[in-house]
This record gives sequence, C-alpha cells and structure tokens, in this order.
Amino acid sequence: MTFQTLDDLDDGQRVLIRFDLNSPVEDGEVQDNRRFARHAATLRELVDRDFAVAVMAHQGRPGDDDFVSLSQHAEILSGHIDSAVDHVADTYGDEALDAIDDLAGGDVLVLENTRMADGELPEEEPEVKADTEFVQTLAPEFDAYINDAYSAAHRSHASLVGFPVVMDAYAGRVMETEYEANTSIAEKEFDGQVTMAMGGTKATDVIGVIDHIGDKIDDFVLGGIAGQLFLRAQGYPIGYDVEGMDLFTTQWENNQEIIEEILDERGDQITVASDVAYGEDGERVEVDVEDVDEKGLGIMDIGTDTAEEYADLARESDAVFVKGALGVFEDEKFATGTVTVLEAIAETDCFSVVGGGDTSRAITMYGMSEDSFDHVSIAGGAYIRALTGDELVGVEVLREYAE
Ligand SMILES: Nc1ncnc2c1ncn2[C@@H]1O[C@H](COP(=O)(O)OP(=O)(O)O)[C@@H](O)[C@H]1O
Ligand SMILES: O=C(OP(=O)(O)O)[C@H](O)COP(=O)(O)O
Repeated sequence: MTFQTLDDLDDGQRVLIRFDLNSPVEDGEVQDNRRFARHAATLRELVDRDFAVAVMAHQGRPGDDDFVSLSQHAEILSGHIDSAVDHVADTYGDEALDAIDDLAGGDVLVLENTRMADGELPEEEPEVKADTEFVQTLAPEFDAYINDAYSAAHRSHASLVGFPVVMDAYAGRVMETEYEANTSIAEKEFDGQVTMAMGGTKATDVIGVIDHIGDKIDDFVLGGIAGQLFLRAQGYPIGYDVEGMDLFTTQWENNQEIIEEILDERGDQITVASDVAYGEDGERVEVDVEDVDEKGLGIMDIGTDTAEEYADLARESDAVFVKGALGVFEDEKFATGTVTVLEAIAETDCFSVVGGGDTSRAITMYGMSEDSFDHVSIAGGAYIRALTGDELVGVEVLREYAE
C-alpha cells in the first residue's frame, strides 16, 4: 500500500477522521445507506482500540435542499456501532474545541458539516488548504489525521487535503479497500464487449468519463440527466428545468460544447433513450422521444423499450460498469430503467462494477444481492476517476506526505 494505514497507527491516540456520509435526504430526513455501514466498520475498530475520535464529513452543497447539519448522521452512526456518538453544531470554533478537549479514549464526536465552515470550500491546492484557519485550528488538537472518505477523494477541500500537509496522516479501512478495488479495475483489460451505463444527476462527472476513457469502453448507454442532455444536443426538446429545479440549465451551459464534440467524435459509441417516462396524475407515462413536443417535460426515467435495449447489450458484454441511476429509482414508478439493467447485469456472467452512493442503494432496495456484482462501490465521481486513471487528490496527498 503506498500510504500509511491503521495498521501503522498505535492504539489509544486522539484522531481526526474524515468520512463521506453524504447521503440522500428525503423530506429533511437523512437516509441510512451503505456509506454509514462501511465507515462504521472503521469507527468500530477505532473505538475498540481506545482512540478518542472526532469525525469530519460533509452533507450536500450550500444552497441545496440536502445541505443539512450532521446531527442525524451522528445518530445513524451511533446505531451502526451500538455506542454513543455525540455531535456538536460547530466545526472548528470554540464550541467544537471545548467538545474536542473533553474527548477521552473510546469517545466519538461528530463535528458539524464541513461545508458550513469557512475554508472548506472552494477547491484549492492542498498547501493552500493547509494554511486555512480550519486546518490550523484543528490539527494541533490531534495526534493523527485519517482519511476514510474515498468517495469524496476527488474534491480538493480543506478536510480532505489540508491535514496531511501539516500532520501525520493515514488511510482508513474504506479508503484502503475502495482504492485497491477501483485501481485494479482501471488496470483490467477485457477481450469482449465493454459497456458503461451512466446516469444520475451529476452529468458533468459522467460526461468527463466519456471524454477520458472512450478508448476503453465500446458502448456508453445513457440515462439520468446526462442522457437527457445528449438528447437535447441531438435536437430533441428534452432536458429543461421544470418547477425551479437546476438539474439541467447549468450543466447544459457547462457541457454543451463537450457533448457536441463527443457526438462528433464518438457518436457511434453513444446510445441514448428511444423512449422516456414521466409522471402524470401520479402514474408512469411513456412516450417515444420522437413524439416529445414540449420543453420542460419532467422526464424521470428511460422507457421500457430503451431499458430492454440496454439490458440486451449488458447480456452480451464481457464487462459492464455502472455509474449513476438511469431514473429516479427511489420512486418505484421510475425504477424500470435502473432495475432492468441491474438485473440483466446480475444474471450475466460478466465482470461488473456498480458505482455511486445513491445508485448502489438500488441493488438492495429492489431485492438484488451485492454478491451478484464484482464490486459495488460507495463512490461515484471518485470511482469514475479511478476508471479513467485520473488522480484522486485526497489519495495523492496521503501518498505525497506519507512519512
Ligand atoms: N431523470 C432524472 N431526473 C432527476 N434525477 C434523476 C434522474 N435519473 C436519476 N436521477 C437521480 O440520480 C440520483 C443519483 O445521482 P448521482 O448522485 O449522480 O449518483 P450517485 O450518488 O449514485 O453517484 C438518484 O438518486 C436518482 O434519483
Ligand atoms: O456523493 C459524492 O459523490 P458521488 O455522488 O459522485 O458519489 C461525494 O460525497 C462528493 O459529493 P459532491 O459531489 O457534492 O462533492
């Protein structure tokens, strides 16, 4: 391993650990998910080894509905480790420092959402983040920093890259196992058809992949927001924001040019929906893309015909990679695309990886087993960058400053 791990750390120390507990929030309620379970295993080990632990994590982005306090996250973590987990509504101010001072061996304290604190954002070089008041205030309070947040390691934020510059830094167990799995994937070669199914809401992450690894992937089948932006680039009146959402306009403006370039250079590798689904009077309604004639239709899933087309391609593939849901699978009416493709992959003898904190929830939500896939990552954007061979700044800084 090219960075220090928990095996290199003596027991009973005061540690500041970074998790990625970024989770779906439905009607203000944080949804438990696999990220909690995976990080709880690291936390259980630290508590059993008598560490005094302060946890940093982020939730959502400023201005978004899911940008909330980590108080619920502390409760969910407590349930997973079956031990008390405190929360303080402060990240590095006096209230946080007082709570940190009171930490003893076996105690766990969750600090407030890092993105609510000055210095965390925006992305800047690790050395710049190391000089922030955020890092300079917290670092002296601990013996070591641990980064367990592989799924946020593509973000150069203070809590992810600033601390290894100024203090002893280690990889947590999630960081260790996800790095090993996802790096090995990037180095694999396949003889047969390699297919990548991409969707979700973060079209910018997804579009970057096509641009980077178009030579390794034979076919990209698209859904989610990215799929709609590619349809819009082909002239269909699809991919417009409705009811004040901002899922499309910004991402269209930021990606229109690269989408058009990709269609010019790799159009034969890109498959988009031939039919789509939307909600009307609480029901799922399907329509052929050719027949969509109104801008602003709230498209929530790929259609049944498209889902079957994508599933057939998956069945013929030697390897299938998935990132981002093909529809709003949390609503059963719009789970057809995601579930049809995942079930096809699960029943096919192929090498398969499903990535994405939200997307991987669909597996257990619809009665499938994670064992049916070669790797189910809790990372989305980070897993994609591992596939493309892009550096993960949170990993590189652990490596660069390892003693
Ligand atoms: N057509 C769509 N419109 C709005 N949201 C969508 C659509 N298709 C998929 N989604 C949403 O995308 C989310 C996952 O997106 P993203 O965060 O990019 O993936 P992940 O977190 O798995 O990496 C899912 O929660 C799903 O509800
Ligand atoms: O959920 C995450 O990324 P993912 O949606 O790509 O899995 C990470 O927590 C990063 O969150 P961000 O994309 O708001 O920086």
